[in-house]
Amino acid sequence: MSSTAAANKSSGPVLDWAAGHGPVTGALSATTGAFAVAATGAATAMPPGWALAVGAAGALGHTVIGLRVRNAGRTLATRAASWLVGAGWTTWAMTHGPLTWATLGSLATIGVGIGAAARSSALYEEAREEEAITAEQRQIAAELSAERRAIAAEWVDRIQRVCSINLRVLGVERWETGAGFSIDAELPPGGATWNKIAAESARLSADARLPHGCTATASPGIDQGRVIIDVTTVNVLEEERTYPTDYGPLSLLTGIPWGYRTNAASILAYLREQCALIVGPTGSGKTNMVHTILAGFARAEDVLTWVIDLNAGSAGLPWVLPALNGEIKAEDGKPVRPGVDWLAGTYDEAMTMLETAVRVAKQRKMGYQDVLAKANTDLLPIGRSIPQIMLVIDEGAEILASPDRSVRKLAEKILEVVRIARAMGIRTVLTALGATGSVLSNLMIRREAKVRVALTGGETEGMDLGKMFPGTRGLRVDQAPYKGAGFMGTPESSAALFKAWRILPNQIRDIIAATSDRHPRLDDISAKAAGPAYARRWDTERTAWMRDHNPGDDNTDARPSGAGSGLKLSALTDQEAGQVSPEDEMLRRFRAEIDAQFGTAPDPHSPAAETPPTMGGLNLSALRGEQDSPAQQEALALLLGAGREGTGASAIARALADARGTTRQTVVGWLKTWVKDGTAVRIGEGTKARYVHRRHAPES
Ligand SMILES: Nc1ncnc2c1ncn2[C@@H]1O[C@H](COP(=O)(O)OP(=O)(O)OP(=O)(O)O)[C@@H](O)[C@H]1O
Repeated sequence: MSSTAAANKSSGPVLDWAAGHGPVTGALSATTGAFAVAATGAATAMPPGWALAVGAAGALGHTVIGLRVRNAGRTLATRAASWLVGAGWTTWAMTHGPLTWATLGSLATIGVGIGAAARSSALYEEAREEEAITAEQRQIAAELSAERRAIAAEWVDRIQRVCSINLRVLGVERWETGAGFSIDAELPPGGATWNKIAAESARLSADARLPHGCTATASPGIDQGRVIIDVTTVNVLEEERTYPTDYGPLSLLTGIPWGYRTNAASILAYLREQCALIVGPTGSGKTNMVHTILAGFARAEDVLTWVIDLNAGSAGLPWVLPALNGEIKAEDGKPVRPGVDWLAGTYDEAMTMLETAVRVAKQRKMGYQDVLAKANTDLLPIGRSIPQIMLVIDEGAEILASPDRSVRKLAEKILEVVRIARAMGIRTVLTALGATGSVLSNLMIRREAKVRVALTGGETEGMDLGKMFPGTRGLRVDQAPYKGAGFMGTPESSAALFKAWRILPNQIRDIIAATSDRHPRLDDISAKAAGPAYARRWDTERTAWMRDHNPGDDNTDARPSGAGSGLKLSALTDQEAGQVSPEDEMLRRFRAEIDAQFGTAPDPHSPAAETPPTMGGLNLSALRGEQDSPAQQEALALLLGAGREGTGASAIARALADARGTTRQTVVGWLKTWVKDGTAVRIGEGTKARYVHRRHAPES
C-alpha cells in the first residue's frame, strides 16, 4: 500500500480511469478540464498536439476500464468519443485562443452534448443490468419449476404404479430445513382417499429409494379430495441433536416439546386431558426420553411433577440430588428447588404419592365447584395458581401388568388416578419396557393415554406398532434404527417417525437452576388434601433411599466429609459432622434452603440451634415439615409468633383472609393436622381452646 503511494507520488498526478461520473459531473469535469488545459496551454505556448495526445490516452484508458467492467459497446464509444471531441476542441482553442465567444460557445455546446450522451449511455447501462438480473431470475425460476415439475411427474408416476391412483399435482414445496419436500395433489374422481396412499408409505419409500429413516407419508389435504405427501430426503434422525438450550417458560396448555420429526420440526405433547404412554426396550433411549419429558415439565409454569421410579430412581434422582445436595445455586446465589416436586423411589412412598393424588383430585372436585361454575366448565382451569400435577411413572406399565399382589395395589391406584383425575388436572405419563400388549388391553389406558411414543432404537422384538398406533399403517420398526428415535403419535399429530433430543446431565443441572423460581406451588385446596404426606415428602426417613441408591455410593454409612460421589455433606462443619447423622444433616440442609427463601431463623432441631433464636424471622425449619402453600406457611408463622399465649383458627383466618382468602374452616383443618403430627398443642377447651406451637408449649 505504502509502496504504491510512493510510486504514485513520484510519477505525478494519478489518473483514475475507473473513477465514476454521472452525466452532469462527467460533462462538467470534461469541459472544465478541457478549458483549463486550453487556457494554460495558450498562456504557456504549449504545443497544441499535446492536447490531442492526452485526449487519445484518455479515450484509450476509459475504453480499457470499460471493457474490464463489461460496459456495453455503446457506453465505451460514448466515453471514447467524449475524450476525443474534448481533445480536438482543446487543440483548436489553444491555436485560436480559448477566450473568444466562438471557442467558449462551442465548449458549452460540447459540454451539453457530452452530458446528454453520457446520460443516455447510463440509462442504457442500467436497463442492460436490469435485463441481465431478470434473465438470471427467469432462469433460476425456470430451473426451480423444472425441478418441481420433475418431482411432480416422478411422484405422479410412482403413485400410479404403487397405489394405482392417478393424482394431479397442484404444488410442490421444498422445506426450508432442506430435509425434504411436500406435494399437494388432487385425488382422482371415483372415491380414492388419502388413506390409500398413506397405507402404502413403506412401498412408496422403497420405490423412491429413500435413504433409511426417510419416508413418504400421506395426510389429508385441504379437503377430502386432496392429499399432502411429505417426503423426507435427508435423515435427520441419524444425527444426535442435544436438547435446545433455550430453557424459557412453557405451558402445559400450549404444548410441551418432546422431540423432533423427520422434517426437523418440534413435536409437542398436549397433556391437559391426555395421559401418555412411552414404550422403549432397554437401551432404546427411554431414560433419556424421560429426562427430556421432565425437562419440559420443569420449564412449564403450570406443572408440578411427581415421579415414581421404583428402579433405583435413575429417572428422578438427577432432578433432585443436585438441588438437595446444594451443588447448584441460582444466579443470585440462592439455593434452588429440585426440578421435580416429589420423587418416590420405594413402594411405600409411591403408594403415599398415589393416595395423595387421589385425595387431591377429590378435594379439587369439591373445593373448586365455584371456580368451575364461574368459568362455566367441568375442566378445572389449570394455571400457575392451580397447577396440573403430572405423575411420571417409570416402568409404570410393568406395574400395571404385574401379577404380584402388593404391586397390584399400586396398579389399582394408578388406574384410579387415570380414571378420576382428568378434569381435576392430574395426568400420568407411563413408561414401559415392552409390556404393551397387556397394558394396551386395558380400556382405561387405551382411552386416556393417546399421546404415545414407541422408541425402537433398532430393537424389533416385541414392538407392536399396530397396537400402539391403531389405524396407522406403514410404520416399520427398521425405519428408526437409532437410539432415542422411534414413532410418536398424539391426537393432534398422527403417528410418524420422531427422535427425542439427547439431554446431558449438565443440561439437567442447568434446567434445575434456570427453572427453580418458575415452579408453581400446590394450591391451598390441594395442599390441604395432600396434608403432611405431601408437606413432609423431603423428610429424612422418606428420602433415605435416595442416599442408599445414590450411584457410586457403595458405602451407605455416614460420610460426613462428603468424600466420594454419594450425597455430599461438605457443608457440614467439623463439629456438626461429629454429632449429626447424615440423614438429619440432609434434612437440615434442605430446610435451611426453605428458610433461606422464606425466613431467617435457625433450625431448633439442629444441635447448633438449641439456644432460642435471636431473630424473629419466619422459621419454617422449626416446623419440621416443608409447607408448600404460602398461606399455610404464613399460618404456621402466626402460630409460632403467638408464642406461649397461642392463637386460634379465627384469629389466623382473619389475618390471612384479605391477602390469601383463607377461610376459618381451612385453618381449622391445618391446626388439626398440626396437633396430630405434634407441630402444635391444643390448650384449653371450648371457647377457651387455643393452639400453641410446640416450641412454646408448656411442657417444652
Ligand atoms: N435421543 C438420543 N440421541 C442420541 N443418543 C441417544 C439418545 N437417547 C439415548 N441415546 C444413547 O443411548 C444410550 C442409552 O440411552 P438410555 O440410557 O436413555 O436408554 P434406556 O433405554 O433407558 O436404557 P437402559 O434401560 O439400559 O437404561 C445413551 O447413553 C446414549 O448414548
